[in-house]
Amino acid sequence: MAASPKPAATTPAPVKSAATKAVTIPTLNAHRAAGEKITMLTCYDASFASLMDRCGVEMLLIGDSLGMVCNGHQSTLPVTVAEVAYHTAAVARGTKSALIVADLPFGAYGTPETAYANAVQLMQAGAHMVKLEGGAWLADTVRFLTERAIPVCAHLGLTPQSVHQLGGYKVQGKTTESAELLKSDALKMQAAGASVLVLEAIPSQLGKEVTELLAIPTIGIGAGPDCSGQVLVMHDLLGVFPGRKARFVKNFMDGQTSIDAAIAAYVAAVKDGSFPALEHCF
Ligand SMILES: Nc1nc(=O)c2c([nH]1)NC[C@@H]1CN(c3ccc(C(=O)N[C@@H](CCC(=O)O)C(=O)O)cc3)CN21
Ligand SMILES: CC(C)C(=O)C(=O)O
Ligand SMILES: [Mg+2]
Repeated sequence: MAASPKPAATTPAPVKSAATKAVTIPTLNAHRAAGEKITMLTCYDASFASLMDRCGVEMLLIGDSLGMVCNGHQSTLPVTVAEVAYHTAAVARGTKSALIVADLPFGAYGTPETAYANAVQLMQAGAHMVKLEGGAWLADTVRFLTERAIPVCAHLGLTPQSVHQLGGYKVQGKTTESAELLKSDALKMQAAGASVLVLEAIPSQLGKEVTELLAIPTIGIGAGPDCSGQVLVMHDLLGVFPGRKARFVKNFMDGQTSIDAAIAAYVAAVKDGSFPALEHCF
């Protein structure tokens, strides 16, 4: 039997199109709960921000990778808070929906107080969340920020700001001990109030285990297909970074005739689980 037609509402409900609805922390949690993969890309300017936003990329990261991909440095260490803030403001002007995450660069979060002062700069530039690299030693800092209304994304595994301590950009968490330490760090970040966790260059099995261990969404870059979402550096996705290509990188321009199509293909591949494939994983 056909249902009787609904009576016309006197006040129509506002139309919320996917393109204009803001992505928030509850959105990310709902995606995780529903098993819908979260899409994230790095972004450094307003034009690309607008394009990514229209393609439905849910999170835009003003990564300190900007020092390497925009400015040609050999590492992320020379990047300053002022530089990240400048690019964050540009990205914020270009977006309508995406959740904007800004990296706290090297040297910007040595104490909870300095982390707070620098995170305020990034939030006032337009970030909705800040990201910092490291585990247990940062628990007090993460608590300090989240208690003061600054959402935090933690970053574990290959933490590029520690490149000189790690001895290069190497896969992390390969031994039982280092895998257990990473899990304990992940739990500490969550307990301290982190809303999201980025996992970089770790074995897929560890990415899966950390994701299952936590309640917050995980975003992987070389951390396997079982994270709650994926992130890539936009220059890698477009095949324009001249440096050495990490295993987790896929050039989404292959087979495409426009940047829009490449970004749309990335979003589709993350959503349908075809990226990352085995060849992109450790
Ligand atoms: N363009 C760009 N893409 C990135 O992903 C990125 C940056 N820049 N700059 C900051 C860091 C540096 N990153 C890197 C750089 C290289 C590898 C890399 O080549 N890794 C080896 C692992 C070798 C091993 O331990 O087995 C690989 O084969 O992928 C990984 C991450 C990630 N971040
Ligand atoms: C690689 C991502 C996660 C990052 O931190 C950056 O782009 O700086
Ligand atoms: Mg970074």
